[in-house]
Amino acid sequence: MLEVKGLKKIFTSGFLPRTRIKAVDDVSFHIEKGETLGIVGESGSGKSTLGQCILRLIEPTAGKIIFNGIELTALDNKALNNIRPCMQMIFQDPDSSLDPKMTIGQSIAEPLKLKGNNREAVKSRVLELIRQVGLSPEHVNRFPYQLSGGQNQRAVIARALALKPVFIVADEPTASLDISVQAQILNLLRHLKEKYALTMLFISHDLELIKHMCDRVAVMYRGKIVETGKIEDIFHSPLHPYTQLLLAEEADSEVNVSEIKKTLRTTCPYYQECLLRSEICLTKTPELKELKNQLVACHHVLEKSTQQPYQDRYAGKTGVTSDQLVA
Ligand SMILES: Nc1ncnc2c1ncn2[C@@H]1O[C@H](COP(=O)(O)OP(=O)(O)OP(=O)(O)O)[C@@H](O)[C@H]1O
Repeated sequence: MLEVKGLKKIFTSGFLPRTRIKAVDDVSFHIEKGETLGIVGESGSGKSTLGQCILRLIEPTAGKIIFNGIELTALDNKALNNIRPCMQMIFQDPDSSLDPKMTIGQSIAEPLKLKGNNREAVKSRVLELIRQVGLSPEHVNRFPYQLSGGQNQRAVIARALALKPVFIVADEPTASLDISVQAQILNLLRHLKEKYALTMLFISHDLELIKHMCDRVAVMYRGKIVETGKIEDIFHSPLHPYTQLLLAEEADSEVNVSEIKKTLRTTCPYYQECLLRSEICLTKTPELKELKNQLVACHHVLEKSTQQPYQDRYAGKTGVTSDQLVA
């Protein structure tokens, strides 16, 4: 369904000196039809940029995106607009996704009208979508400020589904909602995904959400994928030291992984924080390679055949016992 090859996005800003930020750095992966791939990583690791590059809401600097056999990165705007209805994005904040001057019904109707549907067809489809996302007809004529955050996010989902997409990028779709509403929206997404056999890229910094929503996960660090594999494999036996630390952080909230020291750039993006680093990490960029059931980019993990279980390695650092981590 979707193949991403060597994707890069470099942002430049300022004058003399110009700053270059490698937000996405040579990322490759695929997503099968009907599958949900999670992208996890801390703030600034490039998750949102990756999601937006895939839909070409941001132009990638290099690389290829192939969707159902069509190379999106080679399309002009007209051809891209023809394909856009098949691919939709759900953003984190429903308030900035919905036009405050439009009613919920008008927002959901907008893509249908742009596609040339007549008035009656638009009206009945809007009502159908409203029902599918768990809103009621009385919400159609309300403005976003007259609904709760969760209801607005339901409306955003309804609009995203209006043109019957097959691929959805959901970028932290519950991050701005109350905890009590988050589960409802996640369950709605899961239900709709199954009902319409949607393929999904699900972006989150929260491993628990990724576990709940995804079939596979790719772990991003400083613009690169450092490890990818099935949910059960990554959660049971993470190979990359950064994945291990993320999981250890989940087990012990006192470890703050996001305290990243930002200065040193080396060949391995995780070098500065890594407990296992050595000479080779400074001289040779680790590439994603197959090990056990995962793909992992770490010289140490790949070169050492016998691994100390990650729980033991991190137990000292996090102050919890390996038994607690396994539990
Ligand atoms: N338009 C832009 N111009 C310059 N730099 C940008 C731009 N957008 C993002 N960046 C930078 O690119 C890097 C990746 O940002 P991105 O928003 O993709 O990360 P993220 O993992 O989604 O973070 P978060 O979880 O906080 O949303 C960051 O260093 C960010 O500051």
